[in-house]
Amino acid sequence: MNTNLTRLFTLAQQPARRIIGLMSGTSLDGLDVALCRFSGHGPATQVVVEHFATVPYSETVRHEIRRIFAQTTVELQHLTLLHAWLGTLHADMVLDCLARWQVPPGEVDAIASHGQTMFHAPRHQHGLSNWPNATLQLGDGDHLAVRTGILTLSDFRQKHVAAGGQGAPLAVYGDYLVFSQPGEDRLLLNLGGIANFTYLAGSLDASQVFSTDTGPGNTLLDAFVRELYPGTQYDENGALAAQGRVHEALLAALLAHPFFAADIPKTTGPELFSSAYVRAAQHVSGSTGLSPTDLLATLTAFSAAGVGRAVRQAFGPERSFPVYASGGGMHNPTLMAALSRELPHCRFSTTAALGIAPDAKEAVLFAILANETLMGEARPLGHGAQAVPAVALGKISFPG
Ligand SMILES: Nc1ncnc2c1ncn2[C@@H]1O[C@H](COP(=O)(O)OP(=O)(O)OP(=O)(O)O)[C@@H](O)[C@H]1O
Ligand SMILES: CC(=O)N[C@H]1[C@@H]2OC[C@@H](O2)[C@@H](O)[C@@H]1O[C@H](C)C(=O)O
Repeated sequence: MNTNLTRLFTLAQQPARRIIGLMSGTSLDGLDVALCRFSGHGPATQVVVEHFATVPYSETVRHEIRRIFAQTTVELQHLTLLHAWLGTLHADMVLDCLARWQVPPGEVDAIASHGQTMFHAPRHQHGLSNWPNATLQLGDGDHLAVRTGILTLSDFRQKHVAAGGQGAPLAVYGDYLVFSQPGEDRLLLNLGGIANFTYLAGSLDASQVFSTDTGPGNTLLDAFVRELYPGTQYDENGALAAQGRVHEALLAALLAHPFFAADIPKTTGPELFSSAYVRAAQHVSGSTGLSPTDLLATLTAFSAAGVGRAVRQAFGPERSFPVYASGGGMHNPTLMAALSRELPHCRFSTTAALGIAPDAKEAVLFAILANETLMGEARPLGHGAQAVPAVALGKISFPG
């Protein structure tokens, strides 16, 4: 038997294992690296985050990604080069983290790598009849495996699409296993570049869970901060938006897109929610001369309104939930205050209250997906139109 298969067989029988989860999201702020220790799988999963770091992307890395990120026309050679380059870059970032944490690579059982989303194209967004849901993440898993010597699982979204999903959100699989709590219906809200939430039923009924994107989280805020305040990456602590006033007509124009009325679950990305989208809405609403702070105040309200709409769409206007937030947007008090106004019946805290640092949550999620693929079995989640594909996700790359 191929020795790689023997190793895999042995790994799948270990009572505990260490898996590194990697996530680099749509904000392009850096690579999140979470070294996790697992025991068990399925609903018995126990996960402890031993180390976590966000390795920032340099301006050069951001620039090279932005040359093709979320664009319909790109240089094919650059896309091809990025696949290998990002795989190697992520491998080096992992090795640097392990050196800093004084963990030998030989003591890590697997890497779970999301890769960098370059283009997300659910059918409802590309609108091309007879073409499928599709999504593309770059940063090749074989490069990670060979460079680090660690078994690598990667490219998690393709199986979801192949089995009938849109390729996202994947959070639902891990949220259900790790954050379900008997007796408490709860929402797990991630405020990344794009915002999404998972609903978990206190009955632990797997058929009730679902997750959906809600619209932009930070992506538009970041884009306009970069444009209006050169050299600044984001609206730190929401300070700029806090000085502005929401332009109600622009907000209404931003919310007029059919995405917000479409059935749940739905996914989206910066391909749709771009600067061009905002400019078109400004044109329609007669707000092209808006001051920078008023524009940021309106975009902050827009992100919160998207979450509010999706929650009301799913549960009606009155339902109250504990909401456990994660992702960079939870560091923005102006956004969090707008969310509290949108959902006055909800009580907001973060996943720290559930034992997982909120900045690490998405990287941990991919480690959980790898743990399931190695140890568990695919289980049905959701039902009807909100059914989640019952599949094991990720492609396996051997180091040799
Ligand atoms: N102190 C802060 N104040 C305001 N915003 C912040 C702060 N810290 C982080 N952010 C926001 O969070 C963003 C990064 O969030 P995160 O790392 O969750 O995104 P991501 O993982 O790239 O997104 P996605 O989940 O869509 O893939 C930053 O670009 C910024 O907009
Ligand atoms: C295609 C893609 O990369 N989507 C991301 C993005 O970032 C947030 C939101 O949009 C979510 O749908 C997804 O990531 C999380 C980790 C998910 O799949 O659950």
